[in-house]
Amino acid sequence: MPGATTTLLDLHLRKTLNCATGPVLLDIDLKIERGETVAILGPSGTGKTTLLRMIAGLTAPDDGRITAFGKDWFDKTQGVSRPPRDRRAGMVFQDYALFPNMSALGNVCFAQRRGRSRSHALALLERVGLQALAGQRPGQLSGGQQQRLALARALAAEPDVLLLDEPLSALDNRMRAELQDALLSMQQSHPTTTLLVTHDPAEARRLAKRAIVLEHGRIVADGNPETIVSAQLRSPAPSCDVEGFILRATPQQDGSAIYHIIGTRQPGKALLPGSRVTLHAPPATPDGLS
Ligand SMILES: Nc1ncnc2c1ncn2[C@@H]1O[C@H](COP(=O)(O)OP(=O)(O)OP(=O)(O)O)[C@@H](O)[C@H]1O
Repeated sequence: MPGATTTLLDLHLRKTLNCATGPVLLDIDLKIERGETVAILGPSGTGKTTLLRMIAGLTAPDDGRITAFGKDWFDKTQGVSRPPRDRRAGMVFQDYALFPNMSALGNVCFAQRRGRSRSHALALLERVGLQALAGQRPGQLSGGQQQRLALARALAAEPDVLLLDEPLSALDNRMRAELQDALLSMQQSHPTTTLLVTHDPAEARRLAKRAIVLEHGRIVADGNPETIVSAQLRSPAPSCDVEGFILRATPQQDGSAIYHIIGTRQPGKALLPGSRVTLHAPPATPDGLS
């Protein structure tokens, strides 16, 4: 349509966050195009979840405006704040927020648009590998299964904007790769504007064509995920030797690995995504034990 805007979301948002270190102003100006998938990267506690919650209408901004499809979802000066149900934004939370007394199928059916059939809901469960567990309640599912159910439920509502807050974090590698495939193929067949919070650079590169990095409440980088992740890895973020025990090593698709470490010594420096660390194996003892 001539003159039609391709901008789906136009965000100008301010909110003072009560962080452990004191108040931090979350100050976001961002335009997102229709059908775009944007990965949101950044250190813990920098406002990524709060940004998604403000778009969904679950957290009130202190000031600013959210325009979607040219309509105001929020406008502080005009006193406009549409409730979450009127925003057509589907959100997958870190804590899943499933209905505990409904079966997996019930959760998906409840979220579906009027007129959608039970078999449509079953097809969604199949897409996330849960068809055999359709009759189970969330409490009977593992964390990863609940995460997949939360994703199916968000998709069932056929939202205009999909807000994913680390939606694949509780999954093992194989399931994570499968769901990434499913998300990619869904994006190809039904492009849905998506904001994806992730701590996994490989996931950002795989699922998104654009990434933003939030630091101290502000967007400090915006562009191609490949370029942004490489720049982060090259940046002089705090580096230090790490001392402790590796609890878990999770190989990543790009050949790297995520290490979960306990008892680390971080002399005066906070580790951030992009930090360089040096792991030293302790010297072997004379009897070969370490
Ligand atoms: N409604 C609110 N009002 C004020 N501060 C808030 C509000 N909600 C969250 N915060 C604070 O904002 C900070 C950022 O939280 P948020 O969950 O958005 O960060 P995050 O970047 O998503 O972190 P993580 O990567 O660990 O999930 C936290 O210190 C939190 O306590």
